[in-house]
Amino acid sequence: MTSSHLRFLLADADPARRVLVSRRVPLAVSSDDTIGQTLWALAGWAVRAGLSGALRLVLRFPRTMFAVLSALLLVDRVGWVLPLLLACLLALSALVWRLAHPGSYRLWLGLRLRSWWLRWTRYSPRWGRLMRAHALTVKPTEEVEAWPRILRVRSTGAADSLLLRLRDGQAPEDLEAKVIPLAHALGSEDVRVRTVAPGRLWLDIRRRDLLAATIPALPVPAAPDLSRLEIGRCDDGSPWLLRLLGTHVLVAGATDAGKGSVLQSILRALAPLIASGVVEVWAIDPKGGMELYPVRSLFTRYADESTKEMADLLTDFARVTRERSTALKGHGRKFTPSVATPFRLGIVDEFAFLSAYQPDHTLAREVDSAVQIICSQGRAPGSALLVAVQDPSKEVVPYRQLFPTRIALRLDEPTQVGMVLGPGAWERGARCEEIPTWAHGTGYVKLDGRREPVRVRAAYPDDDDVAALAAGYPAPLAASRSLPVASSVAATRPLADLSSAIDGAFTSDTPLGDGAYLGDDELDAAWAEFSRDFQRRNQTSNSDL
Ligand SMILES: Nc1ncnc2c1ncn2[C@@H]1O[C@H](COP(=O)(O)OP(=O)(O)OP(=O)(O)O)[C@@H](O)[C@H]1O
Repeated sequence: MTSSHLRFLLADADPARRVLVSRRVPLAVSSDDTIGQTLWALAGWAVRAGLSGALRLVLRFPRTMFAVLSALLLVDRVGWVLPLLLACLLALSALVWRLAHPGSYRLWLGLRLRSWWLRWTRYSPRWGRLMRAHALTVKPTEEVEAWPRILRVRSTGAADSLLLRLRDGQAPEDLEAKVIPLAHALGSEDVRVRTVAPGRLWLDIRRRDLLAATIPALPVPAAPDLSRLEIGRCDDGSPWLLRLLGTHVLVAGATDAGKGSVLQSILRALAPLIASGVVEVWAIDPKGGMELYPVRSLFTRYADESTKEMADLLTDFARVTRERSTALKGHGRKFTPSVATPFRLGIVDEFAFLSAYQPDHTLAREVDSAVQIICSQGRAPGSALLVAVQDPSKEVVPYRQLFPTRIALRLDEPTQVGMVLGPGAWERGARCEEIPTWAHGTGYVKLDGRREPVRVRAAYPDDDDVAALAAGYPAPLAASRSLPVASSVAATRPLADLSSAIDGAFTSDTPLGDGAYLGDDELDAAWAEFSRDFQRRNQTSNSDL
C-alpha cells in the first residue's frame, strides 16, 4: 500500500496536488512514497510538533509550566508521598488564611487562583471553537487559522476579564459587533470590549451585577476634591468619580430614570465645601421644588416658582461669571476655589421647562443666551453648570456640545444615546434603552482615557439622608438669616468652626425650613452686604485675585 492509499484515509487530502494536506498535519507526501517513507515523515513531524508545542507552552505559560515541571521533578526524585503531603499542607494553610483573613486571602491568593483556574478550565479549552463560531478568526495563509490570543485572565468574582491580543487584520470593532452572541455563548448578561493599547483589549464578561442593588447614600467626604467627587459606583465596583472643576455636566434620563439621585449625590459630595463657602450653589427646580426644595438650605440662590424668577437667576449667574472673568483677567488661567472666590455651581433640574417648553419666547431666549455664556466662559472663572433633561434632543438642548461631561441614564430610544454620549457610544455598549425601569440611577458615562462608555449607578440618598444633609451643611449665606453668627465671619472660619456655628444655629426654636431659606430680595441684600464685607476682609489676604 502506498501513500496514495493513505491519502484517502486522512482528511483534507488535496488530490489535485497529489499531496497529503491536513489542517492539523500540514505534511506533504508524494504518492510515489512508500509506506515506510510516509510513516517516517509522520514520525518526524510528530517529534517536531511535540517539541515546538512544549517550547510554546513554556514560553506562553512560564509560571504554570515551571510549577508542573518542578512537581514532576520532585515526584521523580522523592516519590509521591512527600509532594502529596506538601500539597495538603499548602491547601490547609490556604484554608486557614481564608478563614482568618478573608479579605487579604481574596486579594492575594483567592482571585489569582480563581483567574488561573478559569483560564485553564473555562476559557482556554473552548476559545478556538468560540472564535470560529463567531467568525472571529483570520487566515494569514491558506493552511493557518488564527484568532485573538488570550494573554491573561483576571477574575474579580463579579466579572471575568480576558486580555486579548488581536491578530493582524482584526480591529476592536470586530469583537464589539459580536458582544451579544458572545454574551449568550459565555452565559453572561453582558460582555464588553475595552481597548487598552493598539492591538490589545480586555473582554469584560459580567458574572454578577454589582449595580443591581440600590447603593445607599455615600458618606459625606471630609475633604471633597472638585475634580473627583464620588457619587456612585462603576460596574466593576470602583467608585464613580465625577469632575466638576473646569467642566459642565449634562444629565439625561427619561422620566423616573433617577436624575434626582445624581443631583443629590453631587450635593452630598460637595456639602462640606458648600458649608465652608468654598462652593456656592445656585439652583433652579422648574418642577416646583419636587427635587431640590428639601435641600434649599445648601443653596446660595434658589428658585422654583415663577419662570421669570428662574430665568433671572440664570441671567445673574451668567453675569457674575462674566464679572469674575473680567476680574481675573491677567491673574493666570488656573482657577483656585476659595472662600473669597468660591467655585459656583448652577443646577437646573428639567431644563426643557425653561427653554424648549417655554411659551414665553423672550424668556426662553434669555435662558438660552445665559446658558451659552456660562458654558462657554465659565470654566476659567470657576463656574459650572449642571443641567438635567428628560429629552436630550437638539430641540431641547441645541448646545449639547458645550457640556463636556455627559451622563446618560435610562433613555427611551437608542438614537438618544448618541445624542448624549456621542457617535458610536451605543455600538460600544451604552445600551441606555435596555436599562431596566427598576434600576433607577443607572446609566453610562465616558471616563477620561476610556474609549468605551462605562456603566455606573448613582448612590441613592433617601429622604432622611437629604434632610440630614440640609440640616448639617447649610450654605453660609442661606444660614445667615437664622444664624446669630454673621455669615461673613462664618464663611472665613475653618470648616470645623463653621460646622459648630451652624449646628448651634439650627436649634429647635430656629427650625430648618423656611427659616434657612432666603427670598430673592432678602438674598440680594444679604449678598451685597456679604460681598462688601468679604471685600473688606480679604482685600489684603486675597492672593487668588
Ligand atoms: N440611584 C437610585 N437608586 C435607587 N432608587 C432611586 C435612585 N434614584 C432614584 N431612585 C428612585 O427612583 C424614583 C425616580 O427618581 P427621580 O425622581 O430622581 O427620577 P427623575 O429621573 O428625576 O424623574 P423625573 O424626570 O420624572 O422627575 C424615585 O422614586 C426614587 O426613589
